[in-house]
This record gives sequence, structure tokens and C-alpha cells, in this order.
Amino acid sequence: KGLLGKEHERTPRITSHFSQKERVTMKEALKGAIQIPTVSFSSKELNTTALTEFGRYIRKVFPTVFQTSFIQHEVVGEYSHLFMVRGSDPSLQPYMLLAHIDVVPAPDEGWDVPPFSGLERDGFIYGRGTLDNKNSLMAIMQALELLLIRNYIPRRPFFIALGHDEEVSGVNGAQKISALLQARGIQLAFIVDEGSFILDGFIPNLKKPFAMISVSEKGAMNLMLQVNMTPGHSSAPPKETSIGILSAAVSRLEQTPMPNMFGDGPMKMALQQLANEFPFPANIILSNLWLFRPLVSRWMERNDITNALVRTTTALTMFNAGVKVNVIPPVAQAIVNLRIDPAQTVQEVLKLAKDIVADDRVQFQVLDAFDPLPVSPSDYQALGYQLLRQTIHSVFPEINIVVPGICIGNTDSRHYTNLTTGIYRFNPIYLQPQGFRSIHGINEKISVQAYETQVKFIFELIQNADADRMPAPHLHEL
Ligand SMILES: CCCCCCCC/C=C\CCCCCCCC(=O)N[C@@H](CCCCN)C(=O)O
Ligand SMILES: [Zn+2]
Ligand SMILES: [Zn+2]
Repeated sequence: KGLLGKEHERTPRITSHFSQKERVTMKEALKGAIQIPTVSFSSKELNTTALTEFGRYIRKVFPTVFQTSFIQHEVVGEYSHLFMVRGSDPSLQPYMLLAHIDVVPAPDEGWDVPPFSGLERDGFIYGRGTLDNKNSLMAIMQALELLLIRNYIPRRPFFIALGHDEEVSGVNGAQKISALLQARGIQLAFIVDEGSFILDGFIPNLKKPFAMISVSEKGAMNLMLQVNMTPGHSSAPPKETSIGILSAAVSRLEQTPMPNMFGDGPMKMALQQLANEFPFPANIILSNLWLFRPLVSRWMERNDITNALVRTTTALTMFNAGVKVNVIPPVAQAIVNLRIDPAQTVQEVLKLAKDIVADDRVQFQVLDAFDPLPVSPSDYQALGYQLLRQTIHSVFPEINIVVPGICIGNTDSRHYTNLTTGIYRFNPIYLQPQGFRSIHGINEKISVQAYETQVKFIFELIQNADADRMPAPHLHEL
């Protein structure tokens, strides 16, 4: 019986063994993808030449995907790509795999090798996009290519959506794909996107790596603060200038953290599930959050990453003022980038920010904002979560902890809430704090072995989604 109760013939399972030639081909394909500088500089400035070249590139390196009769390909929003893999059992609800083509800028400074060289050194492929997110894109396409070459016919239909402007909003890529699928009446069983990893070394005292599948993602708000003053001669300055007033305002925002929201959400569930992995007394503390919640909330504040998991963060990212050395500045402007905790809303955070600044001379303008994403299910009935968990256990047998969490950044998946309630953000890659800092930073790199494993993961995931039954709970979790 199929998952929806229908009899269906299946193609036999194919082991994820890749020949030496295939392994070389797949890593060279990733290097080629890194060499195409698909940079999004701003929502108005994308490298469209590179995006067009990327479209040609995927046609060249994944010919079977483009030639297969049961796969329909279309270009959306000029540079994004949507693939529909029909699947032999149309009664099964489709799912969707997401990745994005664009990358953030990468000036050469500070890199050990040029960021768009795709050079291999000491077993690592270097370059912008090796973790965010051409690794996922190429692994999804590569896994499908390899399955098709082996004559695998997927049973459950699925989509692959490759957005071209994720790094600057996703409005012309993911948002258009989402609208297109909605207009076609498509509802998805689940979505898998970037946004979390197998985390290694992020929590002091926790030696064991664990997989975190993000089941929600923070909201965001870009807030412009502005102070206007009458300009004049700097030789007889007023007591306060627009620069002084605005500096004090943004400093208050920076010095006054938003409330710690650690409580009932996915992070509480994650820590409870991790409790037994900690040495005494942390194991006891984390197993008794009804008593130690205040202590644990404060403990989470102690480093920047875990802090970001328990509260709305406030980052002062831009400041502009002044026209000439001897002119009292008529206007000062600052931009504050806030990442909103899943337990709060844009309106609540805006009010808190105004209360913290508490100065009527400072004007507030919301440039753009969206609420946090709903929490996707992670129970035993949640197909997407369970398929990921099952695939993690089989591809990474050494990982016996899989926990739900939240994504502190934003992803294209937020444009798809109209199509499914099951949105899971997970990149099957080991990530250490140094690797985390390389994302949007310098020396972003992936080991050849990690990339091969990522291809294997998707190869297995697609086949797991075609299985007869829901994945069984892992022994460790019973
Ligand atoms: C208790 C567990 C400790 C967990 C530690 C968590 C470590 C965090 C790991 C991974 C997070 C990586 C997030 C990657 C996704 C970010 C994608 C991104 O950069 N998106 C941009 C979108 C910009 C859109 C324009 N508004 C962004 O968020 O800025
Ligand atoms: Zn990304
Ligand atoms: Zn990014």
C-alpha cells in the first residue's frame, strides 16, 4: 500500500554508490557553478549576465534532467527555474526542493583563493556559494541526474525551484514561482530548503554534533530612523545636532536588548531533546525546564548565535549624515535591521523600538518587514520532517540526535506558506562556528567529501519519499 493507500508498482531501490568518474564529474560541476558570479548586489542590481549563463550551465551539466519526458522545465521571472517531476503515482501529494542561484558579493580581500575561482585546495572547494547555496542547488540537480541515468522513475511527484534573487528578497523568483503554483491549484506535502545544518561545536559542553531541522524562521524588519534639524554654521552649534540625537537613539537600541523569548517554541523542544547529551549538571537542568527556564534563557544569551535563537536581535547596519565639515547637518539617517523572534510580531517589535528610543525628534519609517514564519509540524505524522530525519540517520549513521529549531536568517521558503504547512530548512552538511562565519564572510568552502555526501543525501531522500510507509521512529527516539 502507498502512503495514501493506493496499490502501486515501484522501481527498485538504487544504492547511492557513485563511480570514481561520477565523483570527479560532480565536483567539477560544482566548481563550474561557483565560477559563475551570480551576485545579487541589491534588489535592483543583479548580475543578469551571470544568471543567464547559469541557466545555460545547468542545461549543459545536467542533460538528462532536461531531456527526460516526465520532467517539465520552465523559466520563471526571467532567471529562476522550476522543474516538475511528474512521478508515476499522481495520487501522491507532491513535495518541493528549494535552492537559490544567487550569492552575496565577495570582494577578493581576505580570501585565501579568489572567491569565484572554485579552486580546490586540501580537499576543499573554495568560493562564494559553496555553502550558501550552490551546494544545495547542484546537489539536488546532480542527484536527480544520477537517478535518471540509472533509469529511476520517481513515484511521488516533486518540484525543484531554483530562485535567482533570494539574497535580496525573492520577490522576482520564489514569490513568482509560488504564485504560479498557487494559480495551478498545487498544494505541497512539504518543502525542503536551506537554513540549518548538522551543528558541531555551537554549544559549549556539547561535544556531539547534532542535526537541527529548522521548523520556523525569524521575521525581519528594516527600520529607518531619521532626525531633521535646521542647518547652519558650525561655528555656533546648537546643543544637540541631528547626528548627536540619532547616535544616542541608535545607541539606546543597541544597548537595550529586546526581551528574551525562550519559552515554549521549537528551541525549548530542541534543548529538551538534547538534554541527555550534556554532562551533569546541565543534563538535569535542561531536563527540568519547568524549574530552570530562567537560568537556561540567560545561558542562551552568552554567545551571539544562541542569543539570536532566543530573542529579536537589533543590528545597526547603516548610518548616513552630514554634507560638509563646517555645516550643521540638516538630516541624519540610520538603518536598523531587526530579526524578529517567532514569539513576537512586527507591530510588537516596532512599539518596543519606539519605547526604547523614547524621543519624539526621531522619526521611524518601516522600510520593509514581515512576521516570523509559522512553526511547521515535527511530530511522527509530519511527513517532511520524518523523511529528513530518516535520511539523516541513514546517511549520517553517527548522528543520533535530530531536533527541531529555528532559522535565524531568512530563506526563499517564506514565500511558499500558501502551498504547505510543512516547511523544513536543512542542509545536510556538518557546520562548525568557523564555517558559519564564512557564510556571507570570507573563505566559504565545502569539502569534496561533504559535497558528495550532500548528493548522496538527496539521492536517498528522493527514494525515501517514494517509499510505501511513513518512516519508523529511530530506536534512540523511542
Ligand atoms: C541550540 C542550537 C544552537 C544552534 C546554532 C545555530 C547556528 C545557525 C546555523 C545556521 C544558520 C544559517 C542560516 C543560513 C540561511 C541564511 C540565508 C540568508 O542569508 N538569507 C538572507 C536573506 C536576505 C533577504 C533580503 N531581505 C538574510 O537572512 O539576510
Ligand atoms: Zn542562502
Ligand atoms: Zn545568504
